[in-house]
Amino acid sequence: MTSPPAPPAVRLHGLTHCIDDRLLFDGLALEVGRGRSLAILGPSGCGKSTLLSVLLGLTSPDAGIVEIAGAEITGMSPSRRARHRRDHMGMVFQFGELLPELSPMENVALAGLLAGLSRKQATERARDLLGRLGVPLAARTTAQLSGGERQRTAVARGIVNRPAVLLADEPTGALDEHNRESVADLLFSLPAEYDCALVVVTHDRQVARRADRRLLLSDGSMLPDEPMEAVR
Ligand SMILES: Nc1ncnc2c1ncn2[C@@H]1O[C@H](COP(=O)(O)OP(=O)(O)OP(=O)(O)O)[C@@H](O)[C@H]1O
Repeated sequence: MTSPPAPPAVRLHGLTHCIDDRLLFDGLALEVGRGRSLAILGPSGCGKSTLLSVLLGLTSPDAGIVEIAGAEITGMSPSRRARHRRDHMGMVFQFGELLPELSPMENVALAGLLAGLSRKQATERARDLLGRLGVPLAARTTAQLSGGERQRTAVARGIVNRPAVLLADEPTGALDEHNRESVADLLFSLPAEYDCALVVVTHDRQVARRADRRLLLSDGSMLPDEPMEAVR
């Protein structure tokens, strides 16, 4: 007997949302499977960050279905949604959003502890991830790290709980060119290595080109982005 196919890590259907009478999403539909990556591009103000907020369950859409790891989050109570987010999702922000007075180890391990890992498990995972991502373990605070190292720490924190879905909002926007390339390479290697779905919002087509799929959000709709050749 064959088992039923796993549900997509992310599924949107009929997603509709207005802000101040402006239609940001006009019936969006989308699926992203585990092990796959998606880049979302679009002009400033088109709703990219709002879309991530909807996926995280922090913004409730006016209409439509949002499923994360096979469960519809739109109908969940706020506490259940928060637990589902913690158990199945990771997030990387543009400026890392780390706790600057904690060490990289503490920043990553804390995310594991909050999700229910034991102190030993959280510490081991944090040490292993940071070592693999090239972050100096001896740093006493994240203020001592370079911008690239800080963003790698943020990536480690995003995956420490082995999420089904990793979201990233302009994850390379604050980095110089060298770090932009290496953090982008790292991010887009994660779906294959950790079997998660990766959704990256970015203005940067050099970053987006690494994704399995690129969509352009504009005027409430999402369409395939132009091929790279056409935008040079
Ligand atoms: N909480 C809010 N209250 C009122 N308006 C909001 C709120 N959040 C977002 N908006 C508006 O919704 C629109 C979409 O914002 P959003 O941040 O999602 O766009 P974006 O595509 O991520 O933009 P950028 O690329 O500049 O970061 C913008 O016009 C913004 O001003």
